[in-house]
Parts: sequence; structure tokens; C-alpha cells
Amino acid sequence: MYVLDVSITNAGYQDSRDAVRNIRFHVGAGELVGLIGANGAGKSTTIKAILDMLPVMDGEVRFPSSKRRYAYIPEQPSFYEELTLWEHIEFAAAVCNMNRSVWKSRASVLLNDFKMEHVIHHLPASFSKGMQQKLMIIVALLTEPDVYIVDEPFIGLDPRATKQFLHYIQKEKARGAGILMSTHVLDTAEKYCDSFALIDDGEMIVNGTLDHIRKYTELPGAALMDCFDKLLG
Ligand SMILES: Nc1ncnc2c1ncn2[C@@H]1O[C@H](COP(=O)(O)OP(=O)(O)OP(=O)(O)O)[C@@H](O)[C@H]1O
Repeated sequence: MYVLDVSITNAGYQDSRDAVRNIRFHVGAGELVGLIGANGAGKSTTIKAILDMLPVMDGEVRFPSSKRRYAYIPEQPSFYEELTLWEHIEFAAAVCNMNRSVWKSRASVLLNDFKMEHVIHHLPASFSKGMQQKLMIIVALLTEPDVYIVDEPFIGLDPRATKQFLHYIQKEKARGAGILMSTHVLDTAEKYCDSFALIDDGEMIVNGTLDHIRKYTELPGAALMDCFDKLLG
């Protein structure tokens, strides 16, 4: 069963209308798909196209299984300047119409796991980049959506937070959530992702499991990085 089905003919910006082209893949329930590509390949643009955040989008994105409940964890944290961390949590819970005792107990576990309890009444503008990213992650995990769309989570997080995030990703997969995660941290992607969509220069060059990519690149047993290198010439 798919929870996200993506078919982008072309999408982009006013001055570069086909920044990404011919991107087609899906994410299954309980599946983690890695959106892989070099800097500027088109990963964030693909994610923004999926979320309908671009001025140009010719294509179709479907969330077949669900009430279209997804959570987006952007590369650049974005938050309400005037709301504290706790108020962000309250707000997300209210928007998702969550039961009060459920969201409160979930929030307290998340705040503890991500070591953010000491700043719950602080404004996120006073947080470090990694702490702001943790806020985005906590709010997303709180709502237990059917689909997560995560743009490069590993850059700002410290090793402990990274480990915790990956732990939650696995837990959410086991719950049946589908996850699309862009990254260029290929060794982590290789270890955790079930399948991959490789993008280069705005186009998808291959899509499938590591085994499929190894066959495609004729590199049996190779690391994702080596397949990637071969594909990019
Ligand atoms: N706001 C924008 N306006 C015009 N072009 C843009 C804009 N944002 C990105 N682009 C262009 O779209 C292309 C893909 O960029 P994108 O940000 O999607 O890459 P990425 O794979 O996410 O890169 P990175 O790994 O560096 O985050 C690049 O050529 C970039 O210059």
C-alpha cells in the first residue's frame, strides 16, 4: 500500500521553471525512501513540489491511503517567532485535534528524549540551529502522521540527537508511517533507507532498492556511494 505517490513532469521557480523534471516514485506504508543527490541536484525542489510550495508544478502528488496527514521537517527550521516551544506543541496538538492526555504524555517523552525540557518555555529564536531543528522534529513526531517528508535532517543535529531521530524513524516505520527523507549523508542513508530515488541535475536517474541500484550500475555488493559515483560519471 502506498502512502505517497509522486509524479512530477516538471517543477521549479519563476526563473527556472523546470528545475526538476520527470521525477516519479512512491513511498509505501512502513517504508523509508531516501531522496539522494549532490548539492543543487534538486532534492529540496522535489520536496517543495510534493508539498505544493512552488510557483511552477506540472504533475501529480497523491496521498492515497490517508486523510492526507503528513508532517514536513524542513532543512531550514521555520517557526512562529512569538510562540514558545511548548506553545508550538500545544498548537500542533490543537490543529490535529489530539486528545489532551495523549499529546501531553507523548510530548513529555519527546522533550526528554531530545533533551529539550529545559527550554520548553523559551522562544525558538533564542535556540541554536540544532535546537530549532529538534523543535521541528518533536512537533512532527508528536502528531504521528501517515507520511513524513524530511529534508536533510543530519546536518544540524548532534550525534545523540541523530541517534534519537533515527530511533524514532524506525519506530514510526513499524507503526506503518511512510517516510521520504532527502540527504547526502550516504552511509547513513544506505544503513537506514529501504529504497532510494537518485536525482542528478534535476532528473531522477534511478529508483529502487540498493540491490536494484547495484544491478543497474553493474556493481554487485557495492556501497551506495560507489553506485552513486559511477552513475554521476
Ligand atoms: N528559490 C529558487 N529560485 C530559483 N532557483 C532555485 C531556487 N531554489 C533552488 N533553485 C535551483 O534549483 C536547483 C535545485 O536546488 P535544490 O535546492 O532543490 O537542490 P538540493 O538537491 O536540495 O541541494 P542541497 O543538497 O545543496 O540542499 C538548483 O539549480 C538551484 O539553483
